[in-house]
Amino acid sequence: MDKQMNQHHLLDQVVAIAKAAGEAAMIIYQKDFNIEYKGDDSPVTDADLAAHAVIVKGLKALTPHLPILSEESADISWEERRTWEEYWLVDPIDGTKEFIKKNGEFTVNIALIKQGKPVLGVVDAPALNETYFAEASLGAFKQDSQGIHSLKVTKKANKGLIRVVGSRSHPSPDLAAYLEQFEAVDMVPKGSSLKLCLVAEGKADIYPRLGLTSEWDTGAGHAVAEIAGASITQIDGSPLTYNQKAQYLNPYFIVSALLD
Ligand SMILES: Nc1ncnc2c1ncn2[C@@H]1O[C@H](COP(=O)(O)O)[C@@H](OP(=O)(O)O)[C@H]1O
Ligand SMILES: [Mg+2]
Repeated sequence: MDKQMNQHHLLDQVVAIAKAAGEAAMIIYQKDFNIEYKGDDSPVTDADLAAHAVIVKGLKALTPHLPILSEESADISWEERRTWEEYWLVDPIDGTKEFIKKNGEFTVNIALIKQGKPVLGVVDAPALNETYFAEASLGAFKQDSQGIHSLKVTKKANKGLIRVVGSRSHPSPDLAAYLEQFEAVDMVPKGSSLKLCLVAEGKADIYPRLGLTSEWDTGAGHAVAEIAGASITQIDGSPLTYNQKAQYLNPYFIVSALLD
C-alpha cells in the first residue's frame, strides 16, 4: 500500500472512531444526565466519560504502539510525556458547557501530534451532523448532510468588515482591545472547536483566543484549520505547539484567514 492510501485509511478510521464516540455522547445528550465538577471547577458529564471510553478502545485497536493523552485521562507525568514523538491528543467532549445547555455546539476532538505539530485532526459535531477532518498529505474536508466538501481557505485583505468568532461561554477581557485594530467587526459567538472549523470553511475571518484553553481543546481543530490554509500562531507570530512543556495550558493564539 502506498503512503497516500495508508493515510487515507488512517483518517477514515479516526473519523469512524470520532463518530462512534459522538453517537455514545448523543444517547446521553438526549436524556437527563448528571453533571459533576472537576478540581478546576470545569463540568464533566457521563457523555465525556462514555466518549472517552469509545475513543481509547478504538485508537488502541488502530495503533497499539501510540500513546493517548485525553482530557479524561491526563494524569501522565511530564517525564513520561516528554519522550513521546507521536501520540493521540483527545478531547472526548469539547464544549461541555454547550453540551449541558443543549445548544448543539460541542465536539469530539481527536488529533495526531508528531514532534509537537498536529498532522491529522477530526472534529465531530454529532448534534449538528457535521464532521471536519484533515490530514497533512490529503487535505481538509467537511462532511454534512449534503456530502463531503473540500476546505480551502482563500486569505482575504485585512480591511472592511471582519467576521470574528469567539467563545460563547468563556468571555475574554483582552478581546475587545485586540479587536480595536479592525475597521469594523461582526462578532459571532460559538462553542468548542467549531470556532477553528468556521475559519477553516471560510465562514469566519479570525478567531483570536485571548483566554485559556488546554492542548486537547485545540489540537484537532488546529489540524483542520491549518491544513485548510488558515494560519495559527501565538500572539508574537511563533507557532502554537504541543507537548513541549510540563503543563497543558495553551498560550493565547490567533487563528486567521486574513493576509498579513
Ligand atoms: N480558564 C480556563 N482554563 C482552562 N481551560 C479553559 C479555561 N476557560 C475555558 N477553557 C476550556 O476551553 C474549552 C472550550 O471552551 P469554549 O467553548 O469557550 O471555546 C473548554 O473545554 P471543555 O469543554 O473540553 O472542558 C474549556 O474547559
Ligand atoms: Mg472536554
